[in-house]
Amino acid sequence: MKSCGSIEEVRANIDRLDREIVALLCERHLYVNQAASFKKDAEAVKAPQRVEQLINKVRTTAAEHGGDPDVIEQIYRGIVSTFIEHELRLHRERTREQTCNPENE
Ligand SMILES: C=C(O[C@@H]1C=C(C(=O)O)C=C[C@H]1O)C(=O)O
Repeated sequence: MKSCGSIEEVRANIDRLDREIVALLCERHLYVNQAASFKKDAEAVKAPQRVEQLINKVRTTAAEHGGDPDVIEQIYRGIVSTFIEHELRLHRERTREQTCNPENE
């Protein structure tokens, strides 16, 4: 990280990083969607053990980068709970499609 001489320079760097972060979040979302197709029920989607494992990993990664593990944990809890909410909605829609489709009878 370089030291900036103006707010414009700071914002240009934040904007540059946001483009990378959003691209990575979009790629992450595609994998989360794939995970959903391997899950049978809402409990599997919530996967609390996996979430805690993942939080521990990102806390360690934050510390390795000289970051604040508490801040990164808070950000990640938001990301993961948003994805879980989205996945649960997809799961409910899929279950509804299966139970309402006469071809499944
Ligand atoms: C990707 C998995 O589960 C998903 C992981 C999520 C995440 O990391 O954002 C969100 C929803 C979970 O259902 C998994 O169990 O490996």
